[in-house]
Amino acid sequence: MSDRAVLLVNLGSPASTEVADVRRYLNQFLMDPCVVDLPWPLRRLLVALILIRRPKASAEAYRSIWWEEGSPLVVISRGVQQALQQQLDMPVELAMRYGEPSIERGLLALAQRPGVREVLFMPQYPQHADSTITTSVREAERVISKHGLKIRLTVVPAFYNRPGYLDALVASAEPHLAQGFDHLLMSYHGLPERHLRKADPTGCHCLASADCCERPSPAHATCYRAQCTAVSKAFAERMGLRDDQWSQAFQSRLGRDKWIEPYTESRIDELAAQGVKRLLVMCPAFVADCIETLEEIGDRAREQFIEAGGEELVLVPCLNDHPRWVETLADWCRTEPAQA
Ligand SMILES: C=CC1=C(C)c2cc3[nH]c(cc4nc(cc5[nH]c(cc1n2)c(C)c5CCC(=O)O)C(CCC(=O)O)=C4C)c(C)c3C=C
Ligand SMILES: [Fe+2]
Ligand SMILES: [Fe+2]
Repeated sequence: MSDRAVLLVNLGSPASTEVADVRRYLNQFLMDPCVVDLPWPLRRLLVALILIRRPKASAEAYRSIWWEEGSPLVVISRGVQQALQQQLDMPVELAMRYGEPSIERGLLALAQRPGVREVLFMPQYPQHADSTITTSVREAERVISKHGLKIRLTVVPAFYNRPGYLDALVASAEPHLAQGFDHLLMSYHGLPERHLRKADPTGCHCLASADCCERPSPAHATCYRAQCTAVSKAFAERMGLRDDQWSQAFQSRLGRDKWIEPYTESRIDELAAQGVKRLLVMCPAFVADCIETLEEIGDRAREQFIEAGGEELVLVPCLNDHPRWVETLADWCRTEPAQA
C-alpha cells in the first residue's frame, strides 16, 4: 500500500461575487510578493490603489460567468479531484492558493490520514511562473513548518512538455478544430516582462534578443514564455497546422508595466483586419475554464472581434475533466518518482 496522497492545487476564486469577497480575494492575491514583486510599502500602496475600482469591476465580471454551484474554476477543479479519486487507491484533495479550500486545509486533511507520509503536490499549471508554482510551493512549505507536519512534499513541476499533457490537449481540442476555422489563436495568461528576467538563472538570456525563446538555453527551465511557445509549437505540429494557420498571444494584463507581447487584444484586431472570419481561441495556460477564459475571451474578446469585422469567435474549452486529462493525472500520481 502506497504512503502517498495527492494535492491538486490551482489559483482560487473569490468566495462569492459580492464586492467585499472579491476585494478580500484580490487583496490576498495581489499582496503576494510573488505576484506583485515590489517592496512591501510600494506593494501596499499599489494594491490599495487597485482595490479602489477593481473589486467592483471584477465582481461584475465574476457574476457574468458564475455557476449555481460556485466559481467555474473551483467547481471544475472539484470535478477533476473526484474523477481522479475514483481512479486511485490514495487520498486526493483539492486546494487553492488564494481563498478556499486553502493549501493549509488540504495539507492538514491529508497529513491526518493514516499511513500518509508523502504528498504529491500538483500545481495545475503547464508553464512555470513564480506567480503560480513558486508561490504555491512556498505556501505548502510554510504550512508544513508551521504545523510540524511529518510529510514529504514531492512537487510535480511545470508539465508543458510532457506527452500526457500534450496528448490530452490534442484529444480535447481536436473536435473543435475539426469544425473548421480561419485561424487558431493560442492565448496564454500574460506576465510582466520583469518576472521573466527575474526567473532567468543565466541572468542574460530572457528578453535579451527578439528570438530568445527559439534558441535553446538553460533559462527555459523556468521561462514562462519559452514554455508557452513550446506548447504552441508542439500542439500545432501534432495537429498538422501550417504556420499561417495559428499564432500565439498573451492576455489578462494588469497595471502599467510592460507585459510579454503580443497582447491578445491587439492580435484580435489584427486578425479581424486580415479578414479572419471564424476565429478559434484556445487558452493552454489554464487547465480549467475560469474568469480569464470564459469572460475575457468568451465574452469580451468575442465582442471585440465581431466589432472589428470578424463573424465568429469560438472559445475552445480547457482540459477541464476530459477523460484523457484525468487519465494523465492518474498516471502521474501512480508513477511520479518521490523526491528525497
Ligand atoms: C495560468 C497562469 C497564471 C499566471 C501566470 C498568472 C499571473 C498573474 N495574474 C495576475 C492577476 C490576476 N489574475 C487573475 C485571475 C486568474 N489568473 C489565473 C492564472 C494565472 N495568473 C487564473 C487561473 C485566474 C482565474 C481565477 C478565477 O477565479 O477564475 C485575477 C482576478 C480576476 C480579475 O480581477 O481579473 C487577477 C487580478 C497577475 C498580476 C499575474 C502576474 C504577475
Ligand atoms: Fe492571473
Ligand atoms: Fe525567451
